[in-house]
Amino acid sequence: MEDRAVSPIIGASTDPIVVVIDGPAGSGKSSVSREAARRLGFELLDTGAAYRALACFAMRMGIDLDAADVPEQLVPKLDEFLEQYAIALHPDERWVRLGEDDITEAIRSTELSSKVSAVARIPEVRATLTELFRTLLHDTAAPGIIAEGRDLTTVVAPDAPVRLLLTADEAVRIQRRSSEKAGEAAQAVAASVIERDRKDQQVVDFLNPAEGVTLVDTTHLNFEESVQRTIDLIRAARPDAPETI
Ligand SMILES: Nc1ncnc2c1ncn2[C@@H]1O[C@H](COP(=O)(O)OP(=O)(O)OP(=O)(O)O)[C@@H](O)[C@H]1O
Ligand SMILES: Nc1ccn([C@@H]2O[C@H](COP(=O)(O)O)[C@@H](O)[C@H]2O)c(=O)n1
Repeated sequence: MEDRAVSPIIGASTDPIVVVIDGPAGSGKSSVSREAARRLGFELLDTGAAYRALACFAMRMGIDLDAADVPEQLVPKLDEFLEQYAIALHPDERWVRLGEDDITEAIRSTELSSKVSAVARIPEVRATLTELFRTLLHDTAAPGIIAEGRDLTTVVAPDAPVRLLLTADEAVRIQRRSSEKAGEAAQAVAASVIERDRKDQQVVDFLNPAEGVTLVDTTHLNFEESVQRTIDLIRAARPDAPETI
């Protein structure tokens, strides 16, 4: 990615509206954020895709993500990764690339999902990707941008005007994920959601809302209700948000 200057996100009314959403696996962050962004005419930044793409990049370089020396092997390659990484920010587009390679589907595999936490726990990786996300948020050309992940409300953009923690009971999240992965054994899907959350929780707290962060529990909300609640909260914080389409 092109190297651009980073400056703090400021919530003044003439600035693009920055919305950040965190939450555990399967809580609906990506799908709800995408639909809310689509309706508001905002951009969408899927931050998990960058961590997934980096895990994919590491595996392609022959780095064993189960080994103890992952930081020593991967950190010197971060600039090379940034040069190759690209992601769609328009909510109607859905692609992730490493150079010329489209890795949109590859980064969603069960194997890669089980390895990504090994990359995400490296402090230098988090610092590098945080800078990248701040730059993308700052440089948005849309009236607003919704970014979703694990540490957006607390680390990447703690000063964003709209900060939400989207969650749902674990059993509900597993059920939602299982419905998507119809070909996979329900127990394996459940184990993968639980294990990834357990590892990710060691690095960042995305189960408890930080001060000023609004909790949105979607356990008893359907998808449409979750999207509407998200848009209502954005509008409550920023009445100047565009009309939905
Ligand atoms: N409120 C809801 N009611 C029913 N299904 C939902 C709801 N929100 C999301 N879903 C569905 O749950 C599944 C998981 O959602 P999604 O992929 O957006 O979660 P996520 O939080 O981004 O997960 P991950 O962090 O693992 O990428 C999707 O199939 C989505 O359509
Ligand atoms: N802000 C973030 C976003 C993601 N991660 C790590 O990436 C993994 C994949 O995220 P998805 O949202 O695509 O499921 C996730 O399990 C985390 O390890 C992160 O650390 N911080």
